[in-house]
Amino acid sequence: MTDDSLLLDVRDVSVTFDGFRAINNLSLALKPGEMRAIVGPNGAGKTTMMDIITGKTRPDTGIVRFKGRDLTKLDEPTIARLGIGRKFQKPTVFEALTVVENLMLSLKGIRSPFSVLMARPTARERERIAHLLKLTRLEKHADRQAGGMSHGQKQWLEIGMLMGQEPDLLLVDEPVAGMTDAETMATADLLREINRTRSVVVVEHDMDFVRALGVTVTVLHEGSVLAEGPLDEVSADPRVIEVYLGR
Ligand SMILES: Nc1ncnc2c1ncn2[C@@H]1O[C@H](COP(=O)(O)OP(=O)(O)OP(=O)(O)O)[C@@H](O)[C@H]1O
Repeated sequence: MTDDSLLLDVRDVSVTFDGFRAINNLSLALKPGEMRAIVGPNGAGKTTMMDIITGKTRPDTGIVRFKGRDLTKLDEPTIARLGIGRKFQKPTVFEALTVVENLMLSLKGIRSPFSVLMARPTARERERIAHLLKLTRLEKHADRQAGGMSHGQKQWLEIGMLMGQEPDLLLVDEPVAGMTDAETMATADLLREINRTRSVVVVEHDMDFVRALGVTVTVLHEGSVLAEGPLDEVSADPRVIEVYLGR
């Protein structure tokens, strides 16, 4: 049985690498429009879970559905086209290009990279770029080379590039690692703004950031869901305390 009212339905999924069960009967359900924070100690299976959703890793058993479609037989580009965008931990912007050029390249649509750099943007493209610059608060940096920006600005640019693809669901891996406290809080604001129109799954260790998001938290441990609920509730759960402190 699957629930078609869910945006993302990961059910009883297991993955074994060389006899080691990295994901063990994991279930995760996301409603349309929801943002979820995923936390868990190193090796809990957070990255592997993202790999399963994006088609990079195939589950041995279980169900993975997005908008009612079975993802387990689709390849990564097809899953991306269905509306799942992923941001990896390290920023991978085009350092030699400007902020605007990076955003132009990211736009969902018909342009080839060559035409982006050679031709003038259309009115519609200019409108979309202006929206992304405003969203990421990079308006003042529009014509700067991406390589010269701070780590935090590069992360925001890449989140803007992800939004250029217009995904329904954004998967964001440890966005605030290496950021200052102010950048961390600005990133929480950015994701909350994005969540007004998109669903988001964000993996993050930084608890101040997770608190600022104010969303349901799923705690992973040894490839399974250990606890799920508001941050205050899960962080008071003795099993969660044991996992984080008892080693
Ligand atoms: N391709 C692979 N081959 C073998 N083992 C793997 C592979 N990928 C992940 N693992 C193992 O699976 C477990 C889960 O790893 P995963 O990277 O998903 O955890 P994580 O929660 O993302 O950890 P971290 O917070 O350190 O990024 C770990 O024990 C890891 O060593």
